[in-house]
Amino acid sequence: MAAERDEEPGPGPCCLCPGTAAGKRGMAGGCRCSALPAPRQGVMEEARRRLRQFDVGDKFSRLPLPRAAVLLPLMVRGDRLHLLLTVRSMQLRRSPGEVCFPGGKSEATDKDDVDTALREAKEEVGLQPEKVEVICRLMPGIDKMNNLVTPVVGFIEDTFQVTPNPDEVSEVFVVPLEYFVKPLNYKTFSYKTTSGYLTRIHCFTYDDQEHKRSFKIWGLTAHFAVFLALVIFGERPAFEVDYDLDNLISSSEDNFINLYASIYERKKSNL
Ligand SMILES: CC(C)(COP(=O)(O)O)[C@@H](O)C(=O)NCCC(=O)NCCSC(=O)CC(=O)O
Ligand SMILES: Nc1ncnc2c1ncn2[C@@H]1O[C@H](COP(=O)(O)O)[C@@H](OP(=O)(O)O)[C@H]1O
Ligand SMILES: [Mg+2]
Repeated sequence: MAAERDEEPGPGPCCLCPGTAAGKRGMAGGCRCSALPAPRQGVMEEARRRLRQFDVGDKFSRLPLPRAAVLLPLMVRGDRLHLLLTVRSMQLRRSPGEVCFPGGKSEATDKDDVDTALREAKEEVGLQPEKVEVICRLMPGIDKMNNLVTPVVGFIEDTFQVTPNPDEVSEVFVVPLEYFVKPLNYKTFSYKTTSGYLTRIHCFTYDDQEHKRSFKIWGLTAHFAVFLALVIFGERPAFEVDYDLDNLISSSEDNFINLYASIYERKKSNL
């Protein structure tokens, strides 16, 4: 899969380096931390480089849809990238028991989607915003309530001790990022949204050795995890995806625009 843009960003501060502008907004530059072992630095630096090519920034911030944001928390364990995920509490009105990323709806006090994702991650799993090295915002998705959901990607420390808020989160677990391109247990199905948009749903079952149990990751959450893995690994996955893998940036944007247009058209016809 060829990258469409290839700018080499300069190095910058890292959330893991004591004494640097740790985790500050917009400070997601290359890591200067000589304390980290070389393979780990390499993995993180390559991921940063690729992710920055896919940063959408504020591009979709003016679309007239209610907003939400999720944090895609990446960490390096044993020189491999992993993603942290949560299981929603059974008490929640919406999507109880489903696997999702830390996140939620935008509030009036949030400056932008990065603020929303970091605020929600703090509320839900006790992750302090300054412990996150924010890298980029990826192409948004639209959930079943027609919220525009922006995935914010950030590095967190692998030593992070979660404190799940039991009102919102019942479990927290981590999955190797490669699982979202080379899964052991995967199913897919087609789904037509209420606006008539035909989409592919990915459904992963992940057997977590640490928790001795299986988690089902599907729908919007799986959509974001797959896209993240495609961006970072630049490899063809073991299953079909709705992207042109040689033009991942433009095809992901086309998919989003088509989905958005289907909702917009339906809204107009209901007026
Ligand atoms: C981030 C949300 C969209 C809003 O957060 P909040 O409910 O206010 O805490 C969150 O609801 C979310 O991440 N939803 C997706 C959960 C998910 O992926 N469930 C699995 C399948 S159902 C699905 O993907 C369709 C959907 O929920 O829109
Ligand atoms: N029973 C419950 N206890 C605590 N919080 C709840 C809840 N039901 C919903 N919420 C939270 O209230 C907000 C709105 O929920 P809903 O969409 O179901 O109306 C969501 O927060 P966030 O968006 O901050 O994550 C959700 O997590
Ligand atoms: Mg939430």
